Parts: sequence; structure tokens; C-alpha cells
Amino acid sequence: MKYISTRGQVEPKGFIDTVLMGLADDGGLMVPEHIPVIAPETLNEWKSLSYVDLFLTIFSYYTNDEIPADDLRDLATRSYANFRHPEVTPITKIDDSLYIMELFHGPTFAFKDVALQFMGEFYSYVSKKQNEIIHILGATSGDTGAAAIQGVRGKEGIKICILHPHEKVSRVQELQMTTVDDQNVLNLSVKGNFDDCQKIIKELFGDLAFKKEYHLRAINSINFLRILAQTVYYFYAYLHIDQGQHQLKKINFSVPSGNFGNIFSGFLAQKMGLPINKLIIATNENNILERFVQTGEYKPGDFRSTYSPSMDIQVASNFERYLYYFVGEDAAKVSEYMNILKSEGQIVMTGDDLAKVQSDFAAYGASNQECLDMILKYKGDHDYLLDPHTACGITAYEKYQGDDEICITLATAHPAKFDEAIILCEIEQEFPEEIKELFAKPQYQEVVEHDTAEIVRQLESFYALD
Ligand SMILES: N[C@@H](CCOP(=O)(O)O)C(=O)O
Repeated sequence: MKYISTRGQVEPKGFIDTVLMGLADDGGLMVPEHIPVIAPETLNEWKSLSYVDLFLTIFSYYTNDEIPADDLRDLATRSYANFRHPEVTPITKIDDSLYIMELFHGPTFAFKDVALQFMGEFYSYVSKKQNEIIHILGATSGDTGAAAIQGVRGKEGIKICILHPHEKVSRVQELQMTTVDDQNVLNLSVKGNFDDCQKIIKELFGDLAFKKEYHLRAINSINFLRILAQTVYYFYAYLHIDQGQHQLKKINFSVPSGNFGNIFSGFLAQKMGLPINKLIIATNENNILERFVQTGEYKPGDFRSTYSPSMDIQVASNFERYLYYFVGEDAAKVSEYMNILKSEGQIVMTGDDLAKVQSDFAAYGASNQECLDMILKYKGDHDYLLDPHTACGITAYEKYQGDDEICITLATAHPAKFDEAIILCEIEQEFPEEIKELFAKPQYQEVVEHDTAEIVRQLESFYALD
């Protein structure tokens, strides 16, 4: 398996080099040259696999044996050993048509742990094998940063710097990142929003001399490893849901979405042959993806702070990966679209193009009020406490009127991370011990202007301590 860029200007790469490259050197995103398709009989045989075995089986189609099987098993086993649930991503049945897959049983109580625990192990392994210092640089709207830091804190050969938007993440998200006292962690609290942070990251990854000099590595979903690791739970969900007599029927997924990485993993799973009927994109008031699917207009709008801050994103990185498949894997067309987006500030799809988008996805947004209403409703009706992101996912599921398929909504975070919204619902929740203890710890972070030169200065003095 080789990997190429959505913009076509990168020589095909192997698996490890693709992960190390992160953002493609031509500014695009790396994708597999072809997508392996799993036959239904094979899929059926995967039912008995544990989470780790399923992970290894799916990865075997992508890694070209570049990591010896025993080593890969060891990395995967260690990655999921810290999860608080033996099934890693357990499924709860709400009623005959709705299931919730809980992706928040990892160390930082968000779905990001599922890929980032493995990525931490992977980077540590590669750093040792290649005797190379790895400098991780990432942007977060709250969850990715906490999970990435947790995945590599204290690990030899690795330094991590995370940019988060100043005062625009939840209190617990901020504490999870900034109370880590390991010397290999730097938190920059950027006066701006997540899109500003992500823009700076992409600028620095786009400076190839800087990237090479400091061995910059990505942990965001621009990195194909994130996408691949997240496909595993789509398969796991399908294989483990108790569908009774409806066995092997198609299912829908409703996915709280911001950077488009999680739902793109579902799109990849679907392309690999997983019988998914509809991928439902759930947004909050930052609803660029909802507007795109409903009207064909992909146009970043004004940023809004919501009760689901991890989804407070206007520029969705993985949209470019979708475009690549949308235009029939034609890198020249992707580059053309991305140039239009840059020069005109929008991409517009009409007619058959829009119909195609709408056959790939449905999309619905939840207003701030709808989000709170949904938390209250599910607490009252099902005694199930949704976090505000999952509440957006459920809102989208309820708004979708497509068919009578079973829907799995991905619960992307634990409600304890977003107590601000839960308090507004006048619901009292008990915090898990791991979160409770954060409130007593000192915080370490630098508040910086939204300015690339300032970030570079911070990074250079952080790296100078190597
Ligand atoms: N929602 C994310 C934003 C970054 O997205 P990623 O999937 O590209 O890492 C967060 O919580 O940080």
C-alpha cells in the first residue's frame, strides 16, 4: 500500500513515512492509493475479534508489514490497556432504533483517546527505532490536545506543543492539558479561536525547512493514522450491535463533527465495504458542514462559541479528503477546488454534484438551546446524561427522517468534561476521580498572541532544551 497526496505533488510513500509526514508536503492530505474492500463473508468472520484484534486486522491492510506483527500487537495492546471499559468502545441501546457508542472510556474521557493513545505509542516506537527526536505540534479545540498530551507525556525522545484557543475550551479541557507537569509538554494558549490555531499549525507544517529541521510531527486528523485508527470503532459498532433478526442490515451513524475527521473515518469504513446506509453529520451553531450538505455552499462563516466547544470549528480540514473522493480521486481537480476556496472564500456545488453530496451525507445542526433541551430530554426520558457534543449528535439523528434504519450515535465525550452545559440544565453530576483531582493542581501554560512569529519563538526556545 502506498500513500499519495490529495493534491498530487508528493511521491508515493509507505505507511510510516506517511504518518511522519502528517500534512502532505504539497499542502494536501495523504490518502491511500487504493482502498481495500472487505468481502461480506470476511466481515462476518470478524465478529468474534476483540477490539485489539479487530484493530490489528484492519491495520494489516494498510501497514505493509512495516512494523513487525509482534511489535504492532504490543503497541495496540498497550494503547487500549488504559481504557476503563473492557470493550474499549461499548454500545448502549437506547431503544429499537437508537444506540449510543461510548467513545469516552479512555484516559481523557473523549473519543480522541482511541487514536491518540495508539499514536503516542507509535511515535515513541519510531523515535526509538529511528533514533530521532520527535516534535509533535498540534492545534486543539479542547479534546485532541488533552488526549495527545496524555499519549506522550514523559515519553523519551518526544516533545509536544499544543495550541489551544485562549478561554475557548471548557474548564476541564483546559485543566487536562495545562496541569501536566512533564518537561516534554508545552501548552500555548492562543488569543484567537481554533481556526486561528489550526491555520498557524498548517503554516508551520507548510514551511518545509522548519518542518525538516525540527522533525515536526502531526497529531491532528490531517494525519492519516488518526483517520485509520478511528475506522476501527465503526467496524466494531457494526459487528457488535445486537441487531436481533436484522443481522447484517445496513446502519446509520450520527457523528458530532468539527474537523470532519471522525465522520471521514466512517466514510472510509463505508468505502471499505462496511454496510453503512447514511452518515449523518451533526454540527452545532458553527454549521458550515450542515450548510454545505443542505445547500451546496462550503463557506466558512462567523465563529461562534457554543456549549460544545470541541466542535467550534469553521474550516474543516478533512473536507479536502472528501473532495478527493468526490471528484473521482483526481488531484488536479482537488487543487482547483482548494484554489477556488482560497481565492473566492467558498466552494459551491449545484445540481448533480449537490445530489451526490446529499447521497453521501445528511447533516443537521443543533442550536445552543436545542443542545440543552436534548440533554434534559435524554436525562428525563432515558436517565442517560449526554455531553453537549453527543446531544448535537442525537439532535441530528432525531431530525433525520430518511428511513427506518438503526442508528448509532457516537458519544464523543463524557459529560464531566462539559459541566458548564450540564449546570445550565440544572443537572448535578458526579465527577470521575481523575477529573476531580485536576482542580487542585497547578497549571502550566503560556498565553500568546495569535501570531506565527511569536509561536515560532516559543517553539525554538522549547526545542533548544533538547
Ligand atoms: N475537535 C478537535 C479539533 C481538532 O480536530 P482533529 O480531529 O483534527 O484533531 C479538538 O477537540 O481538539
